[in-house]
Amino acid sequence: MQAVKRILQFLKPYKWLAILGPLLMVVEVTMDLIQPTIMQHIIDTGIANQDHTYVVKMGILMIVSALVGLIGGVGCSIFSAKTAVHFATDIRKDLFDTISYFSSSNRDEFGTGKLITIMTSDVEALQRALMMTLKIFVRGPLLFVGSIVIVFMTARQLFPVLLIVVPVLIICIYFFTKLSGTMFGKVQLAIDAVNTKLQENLAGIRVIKAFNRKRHQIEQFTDVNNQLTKRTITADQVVAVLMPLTMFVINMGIIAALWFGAIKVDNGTLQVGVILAFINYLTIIMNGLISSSMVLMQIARAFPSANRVHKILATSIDIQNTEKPIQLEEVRGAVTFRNVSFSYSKNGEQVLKNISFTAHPGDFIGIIGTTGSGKSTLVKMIPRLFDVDQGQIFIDDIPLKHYDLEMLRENIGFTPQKATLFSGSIKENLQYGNQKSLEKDMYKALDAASATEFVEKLKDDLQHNLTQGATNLSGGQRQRLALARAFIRKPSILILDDTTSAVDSISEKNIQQAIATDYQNTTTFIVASKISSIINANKILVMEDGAIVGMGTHEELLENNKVYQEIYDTQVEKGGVLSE
Ligand SMILES: Nc1ncnc2c1ncn2[C@@H]1O[C@H](COP(=O)(O)OP(=O)(O)OP(=O)(O)O)[C@@H](O)[C@H]1O
Repeated sequence: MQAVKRILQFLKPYKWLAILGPLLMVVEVTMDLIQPTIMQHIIDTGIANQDHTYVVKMGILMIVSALVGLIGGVGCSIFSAKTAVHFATDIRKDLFDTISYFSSSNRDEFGTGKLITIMTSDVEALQRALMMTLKIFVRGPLLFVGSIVIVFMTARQLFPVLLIVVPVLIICIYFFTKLSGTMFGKVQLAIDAVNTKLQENLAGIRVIKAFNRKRHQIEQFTDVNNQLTKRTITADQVVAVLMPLTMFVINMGIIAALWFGAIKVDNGTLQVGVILAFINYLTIIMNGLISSSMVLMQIARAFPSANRVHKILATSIDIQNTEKPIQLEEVRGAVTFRNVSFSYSKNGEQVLKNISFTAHPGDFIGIIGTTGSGKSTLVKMIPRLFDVDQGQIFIDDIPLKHYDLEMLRENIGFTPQKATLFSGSIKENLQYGNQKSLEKDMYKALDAASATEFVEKLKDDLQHNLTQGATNLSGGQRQRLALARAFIRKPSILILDDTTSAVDSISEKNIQQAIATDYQNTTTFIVASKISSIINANKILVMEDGAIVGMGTHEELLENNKVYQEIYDTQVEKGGVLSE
């Protein structure tokens, strides 16, 4: 219920539109309801007494009421659609804002596929439910109640037929609405599965091709797709049975009305027009009941969606500013880790174990170690992509958590292991690093990242457009641009997480040279798999199984650290270190 309350808050700015829509629907329904009565009068008074003037008068009244009904109906549709669309747009915007502030663990908790499904299909379900509620929810019950009242007032002789037909209709509709609610709930879950599979496949299309797993993926997708088809057909069948069944009940009602009506007309106690009006009202009652049940079904389907949307909106962001965050003019870049431990899941295995080291401003810190030893995790702690579980991290002797997050990250140039670029021009991607940067700054950063040559070769230079995921660049080109984006920030702390793995060794040397000269006051952390990338570091951290097992310069470690020696020996054997 809390979720529904929260979601309904989004309706507040459009409350007048949301009131106007159903009000106009009342106009349409009123006009619909008086039509059969006008017709009854035309037959029983106008035609029966051969009164042409009366017939024409009533005919005009019928046309006018139909036109007024039309205006009401169109107005209701316009206002309801407007309300529902704005309502959904605002929810999507709030969801996007919330997700933008998500920490990495917040995002991992939901998973990308689910987040996309919630932002699209769940919001759409809410939009549809609101639209139908505004348009039809008023119409259905009004038609139903209005018709019953009119029949009671004008065709009381046939009212007993209603007393049998209406309860039977209500039972049928109740049963089918409940059943289809369950069915459509299952359809929504199947849509989730299809979306997740689709998203996974699109993101990993190259891997799928490279591993020749197309057929396997197609089989998996076919499975979830067939499941969706099966569930949708079953749900649609339930809805499809409802209509003929209610028509059957109505037809039985019509037969009964004609039967008893004919007897009463014969007795002279009933007029023919009353029977015709009664039949019309019977159909209206059925329509009213069916459309109300359709809305109820949509609302029932929207409840789980409201819960899922609310779950995102109510997520407490686990990495936030403290109450009075510190803003500094300048960060010098001294980084200290003091007994830092961390695990990704609360009770899971520790990925960082009791990490302690100090980096002075301008230091070059190299980090090397076995796969999965925690190197990336360690550097992710510095811009607070994750928060430590135990111990503390300091920058310029101030605890990390005391800094204003935005200010902290503005002073850090971070290049993650996977060079993520955005669709748009190269220029826009570089401006991501520094909004205010001029073209000369961009070329300087590109120079430092050994990227100028390839960018200048492109037809549009800085305006060259990158596709989604920058798939129109090579892996090495992507890495260089990601590096340039970090350089352009002119950060106090630079973090490169294995970002030169796809860069040739000459370019890598140039990049190292540029860092040493242009960024000599910047504290630089380089995570590397090759010793050659960090051989000149002031301090190298050797990691194994989440712990620092060696710390020192290249020469010191070669002399006294077994793990480092092993890495060195393996790379020398392969010619990796000697060739540099
Ligand atoms: N988002 C995450 N959620 C849960 N576990 C994670 C997550 N990221 C990494 N891990 C786990 O944490 C451990 C350390 O990972 P990390 O990426 O820090 O290692 P690494 O030393 O950088 O590895 P590599 O050299 O292969 O890049 C691994 O066991 C990994 O499975």
